[in-house]
Amino acid sequence: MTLLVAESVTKRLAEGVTLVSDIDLRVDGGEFVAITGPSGSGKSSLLYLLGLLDRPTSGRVLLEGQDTASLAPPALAALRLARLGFVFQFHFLLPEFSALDNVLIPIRRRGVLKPAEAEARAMSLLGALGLADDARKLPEQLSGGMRQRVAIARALANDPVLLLADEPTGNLDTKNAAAVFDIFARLAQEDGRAVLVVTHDADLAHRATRRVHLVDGRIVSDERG
Ligand SMILES: Nc1ncnc2c1ncn2[C@@H]1O[C@H](COP(=O)(O)OP(=O)(O)OP(=O)(O)O)[C@@H](O)[C@H]1O
Repeated sequence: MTLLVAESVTKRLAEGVTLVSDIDLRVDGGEFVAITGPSGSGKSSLLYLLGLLDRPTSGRVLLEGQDTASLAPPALAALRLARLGFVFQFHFLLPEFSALDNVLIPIRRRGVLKPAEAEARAMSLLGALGLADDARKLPEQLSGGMRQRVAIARALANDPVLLLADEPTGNLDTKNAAAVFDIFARLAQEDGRAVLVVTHDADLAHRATRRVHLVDGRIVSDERG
């Protein structure tokens, strides 16, 4: 099933700088897509556009068939909270909250689950990421790899159809980076989500099922396998 469509997406800044040009992309559930390219090629800009954190100056982005161009900021925020999950290079966990409470924040903000259900869901996500015994710990008590796994659990809190990650392994060693990519592969394959990951690491990109390569803000290759 097609989850995400970008049609001729272009982003230009007022100063005449073009971040991405004429991006056409279709992503199905179950795909694990690495967005690769040299520094400054527009990878993060494209991820922000596809993640509805930024709007194109022309072209459009459809999520689950819905054209997002006409949505006002509150509707876009609600859509992101319900359907998308984000992971960044820095974990952005709240330092004074436990791993469990960090994962509970987006669940509570969405407000669909009762408190006991919310906690059970957060615990189950942490358990699936190998953190069952660490749920009550503060971020400072966890290793870098563990913190990033908490950030992934938080991104999954509301069961998103699309997970977007911007250099999520940039602060991790090789072993933890590979573990994060294995988690993404599993999330796409077993849960039918789409996972989009920006990386400049070619070895890690080969763990994805598809590689979209950008140069100067344009897709120059789109390779599966
Ligand atoms: N708000 C902005 N104003 C001016 N230039 C910008 C802005 N945002 C991005 N750029 C420039 O646009 C280009 C694309 O940036 P982007 O961060 O998307 O690339 P990237 O491929 O993710 O790079 P990196 O791998 O270094 O993170 C870069 O040359 C960047 O400096």
